[in-house]
Amino acid sequence: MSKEQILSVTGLIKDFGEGETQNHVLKDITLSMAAGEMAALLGPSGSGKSTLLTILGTLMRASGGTHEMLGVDLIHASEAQRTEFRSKNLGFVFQFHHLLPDLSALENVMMPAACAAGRETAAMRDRASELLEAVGLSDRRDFRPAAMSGGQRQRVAVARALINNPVLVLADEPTGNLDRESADHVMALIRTINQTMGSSFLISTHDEYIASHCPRRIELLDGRIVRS
Ligand SMILES: Nc1ncnc2c1ncn2[C@@H]1O[C@H](COP(=O)(O)OP(=O)(O)OP(=O)(O)O)[C@@H](O)[C@H]1O
Repeated sequence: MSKEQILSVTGLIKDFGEGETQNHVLKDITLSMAAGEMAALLGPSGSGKSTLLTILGTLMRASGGTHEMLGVDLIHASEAQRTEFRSKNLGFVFQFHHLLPDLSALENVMMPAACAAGRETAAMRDRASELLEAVGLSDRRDFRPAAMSGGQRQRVAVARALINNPVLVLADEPTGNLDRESADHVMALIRTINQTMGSSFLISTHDEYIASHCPRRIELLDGRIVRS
């Protein structure tokens, strides 16, 4: 039996600007993802990877087409519905870790859950501890970001993306700021988490080697999917 489909996008377009200066950045994107998939989103600089991830992450709306996730029509949903959907179902990892400098690793990992609930709970703390263990950083739980290496900070960012048990994690060049060895470690870790916890991952990169860690590859060129 085929795996449950979690994401379906058809004929999606994104334009910036108007009139003569209009820029057609995404053109007729059709894409679906199944539960538990891990895919690389490959393409040269300017091909539209970040724009597509930002739309799939409900941080920006498409200009046209359809965008459904878990049966929810995200093109026509209200901003409040999109925000609630995002905090329940999506996780994010960015090129730069964006950890809060005055918080410990554990507190950073807890932050999205504490923000969503409006308070911290013992269960959140336990879950954050488990996630730090999963990314191999139990011994760094009380360290602030400045006391960790780039790779360690990015592993904390991966743990933070998982705190709300997202169905899909969107990662925009998550290893773009790391040396090859640290990048390898982060990608191997993401693959293990993908296999053990079941969250799907869509990871943008322009690096073939990084993409080779992913069982599926989706290639963008000039705003169109040329291979999926
Ligand atoms: N807010 C915006 N307004 C106008 N044009 C934009 C905006 N955001 C992105 N673009 C344009 O959309 C195109 C795709 O940009 P995008 O950042 O999605 O590409 P990318 O594949 O992620 O590139 P990179 O690998 O360099 O990050 C570029 O030509 C960019 O200038």
